[in-house]
Amino acid sequence: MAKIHNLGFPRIGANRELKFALEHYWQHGDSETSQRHLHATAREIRQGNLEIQSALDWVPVGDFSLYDHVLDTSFMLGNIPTSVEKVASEYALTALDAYFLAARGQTAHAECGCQTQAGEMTKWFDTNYHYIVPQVDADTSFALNPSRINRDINEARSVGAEVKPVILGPVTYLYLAKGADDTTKLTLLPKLLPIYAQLLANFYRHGVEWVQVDEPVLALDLNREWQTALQYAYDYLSTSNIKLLLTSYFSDYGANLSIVSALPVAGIHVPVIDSWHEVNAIASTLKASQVLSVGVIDGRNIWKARLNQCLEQLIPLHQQLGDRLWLAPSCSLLHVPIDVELETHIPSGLKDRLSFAKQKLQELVYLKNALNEGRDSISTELGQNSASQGYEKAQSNHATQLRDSSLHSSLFKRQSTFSQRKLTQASALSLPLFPTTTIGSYPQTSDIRLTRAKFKRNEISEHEYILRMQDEIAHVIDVQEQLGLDVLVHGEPERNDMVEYFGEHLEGIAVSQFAWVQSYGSRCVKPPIIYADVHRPKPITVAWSQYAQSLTAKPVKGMLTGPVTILNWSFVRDDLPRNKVCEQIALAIREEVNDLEAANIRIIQIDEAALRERLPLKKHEQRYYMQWAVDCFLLASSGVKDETQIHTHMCYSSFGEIMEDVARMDADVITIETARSNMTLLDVFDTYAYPNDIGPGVYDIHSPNKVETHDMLDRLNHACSRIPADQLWVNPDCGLKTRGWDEVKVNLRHMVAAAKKARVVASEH
Ligand SMILES: CN1c2c(nc(N)[nH]c2=O)NC[C@@H]1CNc1ccc(C(=O)N[C@@H](CCC(=O)N[C@@H](CCC(=O)N[C@@H](CCC(=O)O)C(=O)O)C(=O)O)C(=O)O)cc1
Ligand SMILES: N[C@@H](CCS)C(=O)O
Ligand SMILES: [Zn+2]
Repeated sequence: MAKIHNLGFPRIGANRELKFALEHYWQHGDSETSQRHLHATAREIRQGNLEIQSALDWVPVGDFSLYDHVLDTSFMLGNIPTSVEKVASEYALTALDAYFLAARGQTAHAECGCQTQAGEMTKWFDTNYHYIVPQVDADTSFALNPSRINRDINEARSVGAEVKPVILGPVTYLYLAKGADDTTKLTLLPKLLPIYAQLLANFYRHGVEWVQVDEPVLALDLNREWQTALQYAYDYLSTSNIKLLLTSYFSDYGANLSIVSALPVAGIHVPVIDSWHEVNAIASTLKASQVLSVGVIDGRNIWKARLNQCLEQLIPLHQQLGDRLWLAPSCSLLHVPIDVELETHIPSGLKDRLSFAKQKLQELVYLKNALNEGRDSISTELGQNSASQGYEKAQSNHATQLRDSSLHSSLFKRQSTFSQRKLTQASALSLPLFPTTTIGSYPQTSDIRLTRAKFKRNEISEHEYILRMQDEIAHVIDVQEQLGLDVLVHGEPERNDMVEYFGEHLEGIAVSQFAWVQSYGSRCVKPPIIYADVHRPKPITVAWSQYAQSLTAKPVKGMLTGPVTILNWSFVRDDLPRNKVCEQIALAIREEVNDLEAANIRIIQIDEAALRERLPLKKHEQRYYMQWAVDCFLLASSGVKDETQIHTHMCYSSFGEIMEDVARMDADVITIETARSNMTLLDVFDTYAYPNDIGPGVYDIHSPNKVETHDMLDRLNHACSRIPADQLWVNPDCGLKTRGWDEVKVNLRHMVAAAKKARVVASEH
């Protein structure tokens, strides 16, 4: 009898209950009620998740997190940053507040004045989820604290669930850690493994049979040292009485396959994606006692599974393995929304094709029933499933496809070289040395969001909505003028999100009402759904930019999201290669860029925050991706005159290996995130002379902390030591939409002051 299980479930709640409880707690942390409310909300979400997953043979526990599962792992292993421990003991913080201090650099008790640097946050592999990076050094020691996961086991048991604790494996934990080189990190493994052994012993005492150990580094190209570390780790842990199910996701095992097949674990999970060959390879070498978990349901996209095709592959496997065949989503369902049934505005033809977390688990039930009881037992469901495929073909817009196929190479190139353009732009714009700017968004206050919500509910007219947004734009322009910034922005008040907004205005893309996916902590996004050919029916941003520019003599940047980012932060149709979908979006953005230029917008920023994010995890696939991704950016951005300055922006990118591709984008100015990672991203400029202008972020916008002028000046000086001063811009790491006005004004005042001091120093040399 085949069995079904899940690797992890979204934790934000179907109505983002966790988000609201967290933000309430952070604002009112001094009140016991808000803490009780936070814990009660979290418990309700966990219980709801257990209920949704009740048809599974094994339910994941320990996957729930108040902020981030990697940070939870650090706390469970007793690896808490020294600065956090120090502040926590000085101010006698509760465990909960120490946890949020590590995550956000601040506790809920603002008046206690305790703060530290927020934990560094980075992308979870190739997803739009961000984790808090563990910090280690040669002296790091570990001590087990399993209270959180024990609580979750007990809770799940009390409702009769068959539990399977989920933990992040020791090798991935160290691999992702920062603060030490690989050799040092590997010397920590012998110290870490006894803690994992204690954890497994703790599970055994709780009567646990199976534990899911996530080692997603197995999706990467691993060198010999890390492969050996995996062998060493799992040899060590094999003496425990617990059965380990080893999982990896987001890509196949590739060159790690033979290592994985030989590990002494009780079960192996294979994320199917395109790797049925790996499923069959592992099945053929599986020991008689081992289980094979097949990640047959796509945990990264929202299309219904092709159940008949899955069964073709699964039936022979089931005949071979019987109850040693387990079925699962390819990865944790953290990366998809919870329930498509909540959606009332998605056209029914499209909605029929969609499957969110809840529906994906139902698909597992269908597959299990078909395997255990025969296909006929689900003949109705199979018929409905087949009927819902193929909608996208009917939706294709032939005209766009024709246009795609005739792209000429001249569309991918600016008219002149960067050095020529730089001269032309210098005389057109007359900017000082170290020009100051911001990344685009200004605080999205609850007033702005409420106004948008009212407009969507038809409670205010479009005319009133526009007037209110214009008021906000006027305010944002005024603040920037007062602060003395050089290149202004309109502040993006009219945008719910930098990607969803464009999804709302482009044809071929649908947006949802409730399909939230966690991005980090309490922050969520609703990725648009690209289901047909994309095109732009009319200008999207031009009127807002024109309005903002009409209020000031300083240049206001036009603000667009780039094609690669729109693609990477959306759910994408699977009947067309991603590069072709991206080209369609690039053509639409190109039209917008050209219209902005025609409306006298002299600087246009095309954000490519997610360019690096979907870089394939395997090195041999990266070149091809970068080639078409950069081409799409060029297609979107190259249609302008020399004097129009093109900016781009990227956040959380580690640029090391993609610097030449970034240079090939040929943006006149790129702003990047560097402050949150303590300027370590700038190391690449020691060995690579980036040719165009660049603004390394001088302060981290993810933390509510205020930053002093001298700290920003230090960072600017650090940048100056690596990059010629006349190439440098001064800006924050990223947009300011998540921040409050008080912090924004203080920090930007300090930023402008830092730039002015740097100008004085430069003029003295
Ligand atoms: C820059 N980043 C982005 C990423 N991905 C994106 N798709 N967008 C990004 O900007 N990835 C990397 C980084 C960091 N990630 C994020 C992700 C999300 C946020 C963020 O601030 N999200 C908001 C939600 C934004 C949104 O869509 N808001 C809507 C709906 C607002 C709402 O809840 N309205 C209420 C009513 C209003 C009220 O009472 O307040 C309702 O409808 O009930 C909107 O503005 O209209 C979040 O809050 O999570 C930041 C960085
Ligand atoms: N222009 C966007 C970029 C975020 S990555 C913003 O400022 O929010
Ligand atoms: Zn950004």
